[in-house]
Amino acid sequence: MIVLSGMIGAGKSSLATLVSEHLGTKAFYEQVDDNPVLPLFYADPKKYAFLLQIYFLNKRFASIKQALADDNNVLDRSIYEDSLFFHINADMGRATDQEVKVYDELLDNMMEELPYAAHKKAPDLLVHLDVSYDKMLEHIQKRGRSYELPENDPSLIDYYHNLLGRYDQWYADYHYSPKMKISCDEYDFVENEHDRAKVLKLIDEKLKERGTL
Ligand SMILES: Nc1ncnc2c1ncn2[C@@H]1O[C@H](COP(=O)(O)OP(=O)(O)OP(=O)(O)O)[C@@H](O)[C@H]1O
Ligand SMILES: Nc1nc(=O)c2ncn([C@H]3C[C@H](O)[C@@H](CO)O3)c2[nH]1
Repeated sequence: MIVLSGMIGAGKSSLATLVSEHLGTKAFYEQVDDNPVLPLFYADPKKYAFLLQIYFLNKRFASIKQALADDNNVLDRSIYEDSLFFHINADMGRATDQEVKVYDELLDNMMEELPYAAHKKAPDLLVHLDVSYDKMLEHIQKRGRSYELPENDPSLIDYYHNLLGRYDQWYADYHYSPKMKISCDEYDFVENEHDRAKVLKLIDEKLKERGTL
């Protein structure tokens, strides 16, 4: 299983499609447009942060179990980032200490079940998409989900800076599998064919090193 990570709008879903098509495997996407809790969360984060987190955790767990069924399936966000998102929201006063405790214990408990689900626990490779604030905003604006647009809710600027500011440390601390970073400011794998080929080649090389290609 290949897992992608990175900020909102970095390009994970786009790259998940490209990589899975390239390898002839399946992509598993985060549930967004048909997620009933996401718009509630953006409208009232304090009220819905915990519910959204449980929603994502449940869906992510189901996707991981399916993705582990064959080699080199691609997951468009890691379960490890869900926890990062929640802790940042908690630090912003959107979850109580008790909610954080329940979430952390539930996550630990669920992670212990993963090896039994498919005899292995960690992804084969993490591909992290690094993105600047400006580039991320460009993507968010291009996609146009109204609840993600800072012009509709200026408090999102702080939220996005908080998330982005914690990702470097999150990536440095990630130790569950081999990992690699791709800069979305340097490589435009959506619109530029040459960049796309280069990014796919970098991922192929890493998978060969790992022995899974
Ligand atoms: N390199 C790129 N060049 C141009 N547009 C891009 C690029 N990468 C992503 N986009 C566009 O930015 C938007 C967000 O991309 P995508 O949905 O793949 O991001 P994501 O990381 O999966 O986001 P989220 O975390 O919110 O699910 C889409 O409209 C996509 O077409
Ligand atoms: N609060 C919160 N916790 C998560 O674990 C999480 N994972 C994704 N998201 C939000 C970001 C995008 O708007 C949208 C698509 O990634 O969903 C999250 N929000």
